[in-house]
Amino acid sequence: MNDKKVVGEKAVEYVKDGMVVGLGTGSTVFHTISKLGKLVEEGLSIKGIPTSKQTEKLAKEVGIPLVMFNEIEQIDLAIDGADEVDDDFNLIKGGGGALLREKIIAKAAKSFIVIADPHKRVNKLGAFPLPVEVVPFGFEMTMKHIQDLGCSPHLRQNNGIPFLTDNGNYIFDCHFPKISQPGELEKNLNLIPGVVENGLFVGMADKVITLNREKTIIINGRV
Ligand SMILES: O=C(CO)[C@H](O)[C@H](O)COP(=O)(O)O
Repeated sequence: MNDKKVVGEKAVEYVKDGMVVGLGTGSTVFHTISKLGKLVEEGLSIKGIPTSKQTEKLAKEVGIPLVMFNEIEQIDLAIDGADEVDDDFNLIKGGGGALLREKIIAKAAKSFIVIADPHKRVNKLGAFPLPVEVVPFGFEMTMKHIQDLGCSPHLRQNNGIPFLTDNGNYIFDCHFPKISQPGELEKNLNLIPGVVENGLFVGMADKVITLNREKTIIINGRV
């Protein structure tokens, strides 16, 4: 049984005809997007708005019509994966480096559904290093300020070359000990000059679709 496929495809049930759908990034939402592509082929009429270039490519491949922000009034629903989900549905995201566009789209959506295989569920956030997107200019200084908040940041690299986000920025993966006040940390990180956004999504998820130990689908939500 592929846990990511099960939760990813379950989320499709919330997509209705005529909706504008925020399409997340990663290997879980891959299954959502692939299934949506099949439904579009069978006549479902939706428009997608992608959270990354990678997702844009996938959505085009599977035949989901895409829109830009200037063409829409609102996003009805956003569906995305997560790297960690705590008991209050707060998230760490950005393992794939798409956290900024993901947060813009989740914030703009009337409803935000998170799909998470059981390994993503935690009591408290922090085992997964928190991704923080920073502008390249002066990143060495930005790093020191992030460090002052109590973590050890590592510049994300591929073969010794800094990883670049779709926005042309760098990512620091920040090892904090357990994150007990995610809302405060989210705000404090974003107050640092040079920080563009961080991967804490606090109070944003409306529903979390996951699996329990028996591999039954569990849907928890605020609404
Ligand atoms: O935040 C993300 C990308 O920036 C992803 O949603 C997160 O990394 C989960 O990915 P996956 O579904 O592949 O486990």
